[in-house]
Amino acid sequence: ATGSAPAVPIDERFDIAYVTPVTIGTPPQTLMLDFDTGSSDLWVFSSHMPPFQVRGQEIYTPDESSTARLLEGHTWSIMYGDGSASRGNVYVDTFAVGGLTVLNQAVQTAQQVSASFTSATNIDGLVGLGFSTLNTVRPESQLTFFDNAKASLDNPVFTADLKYMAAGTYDFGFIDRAKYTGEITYVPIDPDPGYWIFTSSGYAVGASSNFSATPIIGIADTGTSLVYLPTAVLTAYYRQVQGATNSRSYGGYVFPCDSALPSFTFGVGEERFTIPASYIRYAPVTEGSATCFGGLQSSSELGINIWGDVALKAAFVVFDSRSPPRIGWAKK
Ligand SMILES: CSC[C@H](NC(=O)[C@H](Cc1ccccc1)OC(=O)N1CCC(N)CC1)C(=O)N[C@@H](CC1CCCCC1)[C@@H](O)Cn1ccccc1=O
Repeated sequence: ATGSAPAVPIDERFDIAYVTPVTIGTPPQTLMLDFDTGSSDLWVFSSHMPPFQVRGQEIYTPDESSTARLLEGHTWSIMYGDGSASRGNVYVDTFAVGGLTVLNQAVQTAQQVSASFTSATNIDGLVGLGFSTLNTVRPESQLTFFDNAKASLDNPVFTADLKYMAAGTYDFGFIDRAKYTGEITYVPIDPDPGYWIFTSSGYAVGASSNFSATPIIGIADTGTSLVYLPTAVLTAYYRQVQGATNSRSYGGYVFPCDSALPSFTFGVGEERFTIPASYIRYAPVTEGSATCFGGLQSSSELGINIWGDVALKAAFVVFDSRSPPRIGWAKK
């Protein structure tokens, strides 16, 4: 089996996050979920939440699904890197995305979500695409939809073709030759503790002229908007940007929106990928401001480097969960 589904930006002005239509239950209930390679819980806004915590999101109502079954005594609770959080109980139901159907998928129904989820009106929940070891359901942790689907997939892979201010695609079970050019460069993944961790071979500010071959260990994370890298890399980049400052009040590097920005190149093995300046001129700090927030930010508070959507948009990425798992990057 194979599947293919769109990854649609939730905001038409900046790529804050991407959502993908899925159906849950019988008859099918359609929700738009954020597919996140940085986590491994499939959770949804649900009829079990206090109504004031729902602000326009679609909800899953298990009582209206003839195939829903409560997973007695199971609960979950998750906190993300940006401090957002959610928790609730667990059902098993039919889950479908892009033509792929998984029977008896653990669907984690929210009973409480943090304010940032309530205000993210276009995200109805998440689909974790990390390794199932990260799943927070207790007393028995649950498998991701990808792990449940894997045996029936033509190949144990999924690919991300995210796009700048446009809908991209997540493919499951196959690698679409039409979505990339040249060859795919694969590098090993460390599946412990459960993210898609790989080592980039280095970086260059601007095109790959002055490439600095320093290994950068980081995660490929579709659920994170920006790129978070070591301070040394950030200062090397923003040194080239007129008026750039690391603003405590805005919580990161900002610069005048009309400043000239260099591109940013990162290495995967011998291959070089360039993030265009337009992706790094991320967004005005507030509506209409002449100060822009950078798409490259410091990872020093996170303790982990993150190649988020700003980097993933610059490539076609293969998440290959054969043994040993690996990640592939190709130009497009
Ligand atoms: C550097 S971890 C920060 C990152 N959250 C972001 O990237 C949010 C995404 C977002 C988008 C729309 C509405 C609300 C939030 O967006 C910003 O934080 N932005 C964008 C807007 C900018 N102006 C400021 C910076 C993050 O926790 N991701 C997790 C998945 C997210 C959670 C929030 C909802 C969307 C999916 C996750 O993969 C991060 N993870 C990765 C590894 C280990 C643990 C962990 O937890």
